[in-house]
Formats: sequence, C-alpha cells, structure tokens
Amino acid sequence: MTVLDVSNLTKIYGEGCPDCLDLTGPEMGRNQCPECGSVVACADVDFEVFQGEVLGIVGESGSGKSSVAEMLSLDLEATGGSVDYHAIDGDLLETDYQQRRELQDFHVGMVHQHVRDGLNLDFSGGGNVAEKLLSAGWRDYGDIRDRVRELFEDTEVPTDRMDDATDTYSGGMQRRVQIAKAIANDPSLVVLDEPTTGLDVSVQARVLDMFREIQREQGLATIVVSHDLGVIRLLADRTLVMRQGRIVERGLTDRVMEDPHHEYTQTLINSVI
Ligand SMILES: Nc1ncnc2c1ncn2[C@@H]1O[C@H](COP(=O)(O)OP(=O)(O)OP(=O)(O)O)[C@@H](O)[C@H]1O
Repeated sequence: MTVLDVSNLTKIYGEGCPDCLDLTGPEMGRNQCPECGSVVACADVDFEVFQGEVLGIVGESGSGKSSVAEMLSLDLEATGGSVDYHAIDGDLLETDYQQRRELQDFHVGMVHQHVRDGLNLDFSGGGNVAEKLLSAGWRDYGDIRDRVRELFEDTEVPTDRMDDATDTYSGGMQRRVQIAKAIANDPSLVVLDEPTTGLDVSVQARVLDMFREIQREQGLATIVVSHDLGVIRLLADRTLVMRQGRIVERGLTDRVMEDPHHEYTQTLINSVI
C-alpha cells in the first residue's frame, strides 16, 4: 500500500523568479539562482513510500534532504508540488492548521536532527513522551504512565530514569526518547532526520538496530535522511541520492551502493571506502 506519493516537491528560500529552476541543480553546479539570489533547496522531487518500507535520502550537506524531511513532517511550508497522503486521502500540502496539528499528533512521527527541536530538555523523558499522548487525547494518568513505560521498554530507555530531566540523559538515550515520542501514537509514517548525529559509533549502531526492529514489527513506512551512507545502508530498503536540490539517482539500496550509476553517487561511495 502506498502511504505517501510525492510529486514535484519544491522548496525555494527567497522570492524566486522564473529562471530559478533552470539556473540551478547538479548540471549548473549550484543551488542558488544567479538572477534573484534565492536558494532552491529542492525541486521536482518525486517518490513514493510504501507501508513497511524504509526509504533513504542521502546526499552531502546542503543537498536539500532536511528541507524534504521537514516539508513531509509539516514543519516547513513547501513552495510547490503535491503530496498524496493515504491517512487524509488528499494533499498533505493543502491542509489547514487544524489538519496539520492532527496529522502531527496522530499520523506522522518526526525524529529531528537536533534534539532540542524534538524534546524539551527541562521536562522529564517520560514527560516528553506523555506530552505527545496528551495531544492525542490521552487523559488517564495511569494509562499514560503505562504507555510511556511500554514505549521506554520498546526503545530500550531505562524505565527508572522516566522521571529524570531529559538533559541528564546521554545522547543515545535522548535519541531513543525522541523515537519513543515519534511512535507513541502509532503513526503510519516516521521521518528520521540524521538519526545518529552526535552519537558515538557503538551507540549509533544500537539505536539504528533498535529502530529497525520496531519499524519491522510495526510495519512503519519510514523516511530516513542522512549524509552517512552507513546509516542508509543499514536502514533503507530503497535509496534516493540528492545533489544540489535534485534527485540524481534512485533504486534498491544494495544496487545503489554496489553498482552506482551516477557519477556523484560513485564519488560519495568512493569517499567512504
Ligand atoms: N531558512 C533558510 N533560509 C535560506 N536558505 C536555507 C534555509 N534553510 C536551508 N537553506 C538552504 O537550503 C539548502 C538545502 O538545505 P537543507 O538543510 O535542506 O540541506 P541538507 O542536505 O539537509 O543539509 P544538512 O545535512 O547540512 O542539514 C542549503 O543551501 C541551505 O543553506
């Protein structure tokens, strides 16, 4: 089942002009329009995401990955395009404020690149997850505690730390709490933006393994955005490669990694071998 169908997704920072799209992109070697100075973060981005699959988006810093992720998690307004989303049977980009809140509360879980964008570090870890349950209508204190405990167990956060302030948690624990919060209301889509930023290598592997297990068990449609090919290789079934705001290559992750067709993908892969 198709969860998300993205067509011509475009984000331009700035006023934009009729030449922006023609004068930017990988062939032009830039993402800033020389005519008007606007930055074309991404343009003409097309893809589908199916239930139970992980789609990876990889590219170097500035290629437009986060802009795509934030538009799909409804944290950033798109300049153009359409996103058919099965949960609302319509265009995600045409939703009003109320619908967006509802989608973020129930249907789309986001794990932000920067912990501070996803968690209130002054709240307890449990409080951060409880906040997400409260916004979805949970009211009974005991039920909320039980659900938070269950989510902490699933994401391997020590339950005896539930009531401690989140800023006393390790980086890996904070990332796990973000994942617990993202999946709290059984969303149909989870977006992970650079899920291992700031974690050391052994912690990265444990967080990714834990997420992969939950993702498989729950059949979550997931988009994972990373500059790190190791993260993409470990999580993604299919991969899109972005450069200067455009998709330059797409395919099954194994194929993209082992037999990259585009010169840029070959350079990316060679740079980590
Ligand atoms: N608020 C903004 N105003 C102007 N330009 C922006 C803004 N946010 C992002 N950009 C520009 O848009 C382009 C794409 O940025 P984006 O963050 O989507 O890329 P990215 O691939 O996720 O990079 P990173 O991994 O470094 O976050 C970059 O050139 C960036 O400088």
